[in-house]
Amino acid sequence: MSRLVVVSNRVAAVSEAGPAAGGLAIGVLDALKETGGVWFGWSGECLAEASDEPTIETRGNVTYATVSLAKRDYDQYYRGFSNATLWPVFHYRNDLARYDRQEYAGYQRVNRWLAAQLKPLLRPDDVIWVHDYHLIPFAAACRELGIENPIGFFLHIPFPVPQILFTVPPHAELIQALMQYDLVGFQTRVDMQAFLDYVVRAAGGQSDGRSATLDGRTCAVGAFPIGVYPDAIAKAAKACAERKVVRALRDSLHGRALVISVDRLDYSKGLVERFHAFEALLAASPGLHGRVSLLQIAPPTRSDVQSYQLIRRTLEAESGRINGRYAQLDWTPIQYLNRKYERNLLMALLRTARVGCVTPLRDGMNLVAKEYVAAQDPTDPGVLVLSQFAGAAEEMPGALVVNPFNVMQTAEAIERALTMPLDERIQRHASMMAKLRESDLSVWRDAFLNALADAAHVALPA
Ligand SMILES: O=P(O)(O)OC[C@H]1O[C@H](O[C@H]2O[C@H](CO)[C@@H](O)[C@H](O)[C@H]2O)[C@H](O)[C@@H](O)[C@@H]1O
Ligand SMILES: O=c1ccn([C@@H]2O[C@H](COP(=O)(O)OP(=O)(O)O)[C@@H](O)[C@H]2O)c(=O)[nH]1
Repeated sequence: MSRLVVVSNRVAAVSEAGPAAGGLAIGVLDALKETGGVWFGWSGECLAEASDEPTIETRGNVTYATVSLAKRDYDQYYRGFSNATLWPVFHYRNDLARYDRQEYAGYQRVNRWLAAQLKPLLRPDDVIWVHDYHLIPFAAACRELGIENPIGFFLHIPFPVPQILFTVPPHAELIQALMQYDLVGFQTRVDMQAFLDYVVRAAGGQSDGRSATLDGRTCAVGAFPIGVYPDAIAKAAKACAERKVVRALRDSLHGRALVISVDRLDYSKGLVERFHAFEALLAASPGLHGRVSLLQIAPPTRSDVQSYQLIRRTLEAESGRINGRYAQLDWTPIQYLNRKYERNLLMALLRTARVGCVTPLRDGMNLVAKEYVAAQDPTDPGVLVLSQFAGAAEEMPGALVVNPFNVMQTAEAIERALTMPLDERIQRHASMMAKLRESDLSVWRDAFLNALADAAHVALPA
């Protein structure tokens, strides 16, 4: 029976003191708990010297193998090429990207080093599932070391169209590196198509829509939208509804409607535009003054990258300005919190809100959109206002879909959500819950692993 080995930069040793929560670690943890296996990646620690070998820790049926990075590796591989080059470009923010040849060399070096650290832990029949943009060259590094196991790659973030990808100087090498996987998976068909457009139109390869061939090498491709476990979320949201913090939030509202947003403090999440939309709503509807509040939970992330420092300052200024303009003695329009909440508690906070406002400028999936829907009381559900540029938009038929760059449209959608009749809310919520159940997290995992087993002609991991 084969064993599943997951490789990702971020490993959910998810202690409350750890970094800002992100969807990859949360999704992979839930998915891996059921199959069991090994999870290999970065410990989140950055030391003067990199680890000599992985630290192994077993919890339940999952063995965690983590390595610490040397400061120079962290700077070049994580902070540099991954998060100051690939992340902005893949989110269509070339204006925020920089390219540094040394950082790219560090990115490749760390990928080779990680592959060498993993090699002694591998068994011949292991199936390796690599996650995300930090690890594009990982399969090539494994193959150089003689590792012959099936290797699949899943990209959690958007894949840009060729004209955008061209702005990353080593774009051709990145594509060649992706081609070394047996299967490359994307969140949406749009992302997959962008990859195939590069292979076929820009690089002169071929595709039949299910695989790509370039320079004699073929890899399978597919779209595998990541899901959640909606019923477990509903249960957690209900169970935590009477916790002290949640009661305190409800009491503080004094019957006002709550609009909630939860995002890592990232420029891709559209926070500035959302604040402006809320301001536009208040400007257009004086009747709402004192009757609606926006709660923005935004745990800081990657705060040593310059563009993240800038967005943080901008948001502090904008929330202050809007509150200064509209606040009353007993009402603050925007509650802006730079802290993270434990996930079950967060689900109860989502349930408290009449509107979930999820309006990223670009997002691979956005699990919060799915969680907001799952957390609602089905007899009196809130309404999801969702960006057309979140991967989740392909699967949320009952959401009010907006263009986040269109501030007035977002403001109008929030107002429509606030005034939507109960029967329409129930019907929209039910249609989305059905979809969430139909394509839950196990469907994502099993569809990917089935496709990988097919592509590599091996048996599925147990
Ligand atoms: O590890 P960090 O640098 O602290 O960042 C957190 C994670 O952010 C990104 O998450 C993505 O994955 C989600 C689940 O598939 C998806 O819903 C979301 O749209 C993505 O942005 C990133 O891709 C992860 O690698 C990070 O760990
Ligand atoms: O204070 C927080 C903020 C976020 N999250 C979780 O972090 C994940 C964020 O994933 P998403 O796909 O929305 O975005 P990402 O941060 O991965 O880009 C979701 O599961 C949230 O419930 C959390 O547990 N506590």
